[in-house]
Amino acid sequence: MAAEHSAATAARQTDRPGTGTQRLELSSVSISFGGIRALREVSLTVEAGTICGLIGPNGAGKTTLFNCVTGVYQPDSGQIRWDGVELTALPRRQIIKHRVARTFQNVALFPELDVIENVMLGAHHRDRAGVAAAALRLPRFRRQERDLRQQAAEILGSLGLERFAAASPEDLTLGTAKRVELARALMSEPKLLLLDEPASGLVHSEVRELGEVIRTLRERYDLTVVLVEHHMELVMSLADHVAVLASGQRLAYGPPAAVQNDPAVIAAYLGSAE
Ligand SMILES: Nc1ncnc2c1ncn2[C@@H]1O[C@H](COP(=O)(O)OP(=O)(O)OP(=O)(O)O)[C@@H](O)[C@H]1O
Repeated sequence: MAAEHSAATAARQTDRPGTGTQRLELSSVSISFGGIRALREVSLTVEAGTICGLIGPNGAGKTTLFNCVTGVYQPDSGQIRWDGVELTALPRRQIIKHRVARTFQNVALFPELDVIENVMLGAHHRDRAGVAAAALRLPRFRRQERDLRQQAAEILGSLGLERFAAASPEDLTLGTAKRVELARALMSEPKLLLLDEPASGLVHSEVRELGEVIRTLRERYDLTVVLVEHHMELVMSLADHVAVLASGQRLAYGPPAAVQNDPAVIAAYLGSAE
């Protein structure tokens, strides 16, 4: 009886989405736009709790890869699995529910909302009280709003941003605005966080701080992170592994030092600089 019970439990756990290891696995992912082959049979595994740097010259396919993982684009072929779940066929909203979040290259905060309200928006997919309740300002909506506000305040605190809670996004430096975006992404309670060029436009001291922030967040929220970045110092100091894309193909993958000295990688970068 006990054996039957444990077999049934094991079967349920295997069937239930989101109970695999929190590993991101891309296998042979390809996508083309007209004649442009943006990703060509890209395979990549990012282990749970690690930071993977994703680098490559402009147009290499890095953002496209993020767009495929988050359901913005459907790959033409190949599979993407996260936490034991096949993401490839899922709509974006479902993918967020599997605790995948991202930030974007360009900061997109709503200027008519203050900072904490912008952060609260990150929880929109768990809007249990619903729009109608919000319109009628029912008690359950007010309760949910209070809880979300408290959670947003905690996340702002973990990013050292509590003093900006009531500020307008228009009054923030780029470095602070980018951290607010990060806070908004964390509001969806992700386990996989995709960061698209978080250091672009930041001054040197902000980049150093950002590195520390990402490291701290990984520990605190138990995150697996993929970091697209052109800032080599940041990637090389932060990433456990680095993947290099060039013209849609995976050119190299390994520990930062090995990738940095890989002749194929050096050639790809020199080629793109010419
Ligand atoms: N929606 C689209 N329609 C047409 N072409 C696209 C689309 N999205 C991406 N591409 C093309 O796919 C290729 C890869 O673009 P992608 O933005 O993924 O590169 P990237 O590595 O992120 O570049 P960057 O470092 O400049 O941000 C480029 O040639 C780009 O023009």
